[in-house]
Amino acid sequence: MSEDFRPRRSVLYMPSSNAKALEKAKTLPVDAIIFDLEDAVAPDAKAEAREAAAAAVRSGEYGGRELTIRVNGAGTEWHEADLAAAAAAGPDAVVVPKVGSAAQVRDLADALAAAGAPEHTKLWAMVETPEAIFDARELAAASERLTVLVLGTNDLVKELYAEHVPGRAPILPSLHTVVLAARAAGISVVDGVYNDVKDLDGFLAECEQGRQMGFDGKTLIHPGQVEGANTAFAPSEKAVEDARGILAAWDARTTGVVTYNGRMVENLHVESAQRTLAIHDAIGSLRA
Ligand SMILES: CC(C)(COP(=O)(O)OP(=O)(O)OC[C@H]1O[C@@H](n2cnc3c(N)ncnc32)[C@H](O)[C@@H]1OP(=O)(O)O)[C@@H](O)C(=O)NCCC(=O)NCCSC(=O)C[C@H](O)C(=O)O
Ligand SMILES: [Mg+2]
Repeated sequence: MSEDFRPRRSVLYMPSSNAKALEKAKTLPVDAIIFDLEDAVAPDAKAEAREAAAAAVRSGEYGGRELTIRVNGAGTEWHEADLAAAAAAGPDAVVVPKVGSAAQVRDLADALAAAGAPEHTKLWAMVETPEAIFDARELAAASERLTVLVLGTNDLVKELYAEHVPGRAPILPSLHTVVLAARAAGISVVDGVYNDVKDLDGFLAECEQGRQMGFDGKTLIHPGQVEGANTAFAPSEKAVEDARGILAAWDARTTGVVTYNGRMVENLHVESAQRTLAIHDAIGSLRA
């Protein structure tokens, strides 16, 4: 199992048909961008959005941000042209919505290779249907090209006939299942969006919950959500200080178990502390 510490605290969607948003994103401290061709783009704007997304990826104007293109789903009239254009542009990843099975992941990886996508163009699968939740473990491990699972909580709530409520009780089993699947496969996992762009408190509570559950970050829909996600999904100063303290206590040990601030420290805590510091360093080197 390999782990990739590329920070994905803030993953911002934007309609690729929105020239203002494409421009604005160059100035935002987001870890990743999803140039959307799917839900945020009207049918009559799909072709223009496809060209704009490919041009944005090729522009070299987005600094070190991870750039991805969300294509329309398999089976739609736009899917093949989207995939071909994305493969040719060579973003960091192609995001595919409503992926339903491990077999579909393999088909998508084959299709990207057949379209000539460069090796560095990975596949991100959106998990947002009951089928995908039930197949999550196999789906997450289906291809080396698949590096990230992205929750689509709007579609999931719709498919379940559930409701969006504070605390997200109706979808917690699904969220946990997807985090488990990603961790078992050693890949990243990013939480769904918070729809009310004016409710910062509700958004921050959901970020906190997502981090506690193990998500690497959150998908976002508005610039006002970026800072909160970056803070929530970065190790806090206290977490970094504790991680350093744990490693120092461990290095100075004379037995197999030591304590740090009165708490037991074993090898597993040392591994967690090393991971915290690796994430902290990766975030630090983003804007260095
Ligand atoms: C939600 C919005 C429609 C709100 O837009 P708007 O009214 O323009 O917001 P503001 O006036 O507050 O915008 C201020 C400035 O910020 C820019 N902006 C806004 N949104 C973005 C963005 N996403 N990326 C970059 N820049 C953005 C505005 O242009 C203003 O710029 P300036 O005037 O120069 O200061 C809008 O935020 C929006 O369209 N958001 C994205 C919606 C989207 O992508 N939806 C699809 C993805 S969500 C999804 O599908 C999830 C999943 O599949 C599921 O099932 O859950
Ligand atoms: Mg969706």
